[in-house]
Amino acid sequence: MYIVTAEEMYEIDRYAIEKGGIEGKILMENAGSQVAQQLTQTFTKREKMAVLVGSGNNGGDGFVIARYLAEKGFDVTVFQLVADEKIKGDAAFHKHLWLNTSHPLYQITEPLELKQHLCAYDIIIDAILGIGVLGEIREPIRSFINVINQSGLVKVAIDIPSGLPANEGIHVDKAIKADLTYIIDAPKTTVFLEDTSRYYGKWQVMNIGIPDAAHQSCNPNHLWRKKDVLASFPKRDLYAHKGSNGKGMVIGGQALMPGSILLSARAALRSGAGLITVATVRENIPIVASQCVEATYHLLEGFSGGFQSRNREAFQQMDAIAFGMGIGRQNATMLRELLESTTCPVLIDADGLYHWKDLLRSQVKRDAPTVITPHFGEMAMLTDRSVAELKQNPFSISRQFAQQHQVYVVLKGKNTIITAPDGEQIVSDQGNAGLAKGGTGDVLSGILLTMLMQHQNVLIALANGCYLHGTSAEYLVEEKHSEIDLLATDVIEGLSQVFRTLS
Ligand SMILES: NC(=O)C1=CN([C@@H]2O[C@H](COP(=O)(O)OP(=O)(O)OC[C@H]3O[C@@H](n4cnc5c(N)ncnc54)[C@H](O)[C@@H]3O)[C@@H](O)[C@H]2O)[C@H](O)CC1
Ligand SMILES: [K+]
Repeated sequence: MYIVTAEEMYEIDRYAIEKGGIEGKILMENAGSQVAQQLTQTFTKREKMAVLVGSGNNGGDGFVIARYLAEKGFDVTVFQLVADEKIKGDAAFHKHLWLNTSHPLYQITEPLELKQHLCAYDIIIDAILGIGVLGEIREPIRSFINVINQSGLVKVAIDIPSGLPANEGIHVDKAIKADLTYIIDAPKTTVFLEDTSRYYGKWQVMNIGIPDAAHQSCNPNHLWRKKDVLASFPKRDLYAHKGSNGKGMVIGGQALMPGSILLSARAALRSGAGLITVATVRENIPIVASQCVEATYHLLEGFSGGFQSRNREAFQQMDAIAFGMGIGRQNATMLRELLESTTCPVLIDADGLYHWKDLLRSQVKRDAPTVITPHFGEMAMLTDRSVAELKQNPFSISRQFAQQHQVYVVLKGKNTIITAPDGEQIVSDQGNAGLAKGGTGDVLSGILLTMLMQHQNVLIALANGCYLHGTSAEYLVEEKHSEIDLLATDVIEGLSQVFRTLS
């Protein structure tokens, strides 16, 4: 599935119309009929529906929806919230078809008038503003939105809740707080931001027959779904041996932090790694080894004095390495040597990100892929921005940072944004609030490590890993646990069920 900005959606539309030969009127017909079909399955004929239309093509969708609902025998009324002359083009065409049905059309100019009318209805279909909204919401639409939000009725938005911008980085001035949004063709960027996602309520995407070539013409971001994982997940060879499933290493764990490295190692093994070596300090080895007997161990002696040649030899045998879980904030020299002496992917997480930030000021000689996996706080530290700024612009800040430093960025959150050094982006929206706990990041690092060992395409490996992590939490909360009691160790055990659905 694609994720689009407003500009990309218009470009996709233009391509579908000009090169695909589908008329705009037909796209509008498809959009309206698809939404109406969903509405007839979700609501009953006992519920009275008020379709509120604005001046643009979003309003045009509203006229089509109303026509289909009326044809199916639903009790539906259209309220036009703008002057007649403002309705033009395809929207005017579909308004004409609505008028031909001889059902009523009320034109409303005053907010109080709308309020009085709405008392007689159960459901509001919001087709006032779509992705064409610009700047501050003007009167009287502004007051209409207030009336709608205060109505207490069920609010169903078409494409986007009216007033909400489609793109990130725009302050939300005034917008409808929908219970449900039927998104036309592809989710818009604001579906995935903390502050704006709440306006959508539940959402569902309507396919309106836009050819895939139209989407590919503007190379939009992707939302990673099970079908993408199924299409890209490496198949196990019948004659596979531990060597062919990849060798990986987790480096971390100070004396007082054995848990992080243990979680990463166990998660990497549960994700199908052939061999995992835990590189940690002497005090941790007996603790970690007692709970992870499948791993081998490497004594990290270079902690206080930099890197030793026996460390370097061990690192060079690996297919991928994860660094930083529970490692503490000192000794940045080790990371530089690790990055410069290895040709496999290196993933940097947790305290390792603080070491890496120190390296940003100097040149690190490295050709192989580097992956960083910050949460919002760590990304704010790395980019010298506030968390608030980052939450408003996570896509553009991640992209700019990944391109500038030529790294893969996994920005962890409810919606995890994965960015490649060339700017390509994938969102993983799996998971739940049960993951908002200590240790789940260490588990993700372990899963990603194994994915990196087994897939040539780093971006896809990372997207698959995020899917596994989030889906494990979803299954566990559906069947066994709750978001309250779910622990990072449970997420490791839940992986078995996710893998069974992939084979
Ligand atoms: N995606 C598709 O393939 C299709 C989408 N459809 C629908 O079309 C809208 C986008 O239509 P557009 O006409 O470009 O924009 P709007 O409907 O949002 O209307 C713009 C209109 O609104 C007024 N306006 C803009 N800003 C403000 C403001 N701040 N305050 C008050 N009023 C404002 C102004 O008059 C503008 O001209 C998309 O979302 C889909 O719903 C097609 O139906 C099918 C194909
Ligand atoms: K809308």
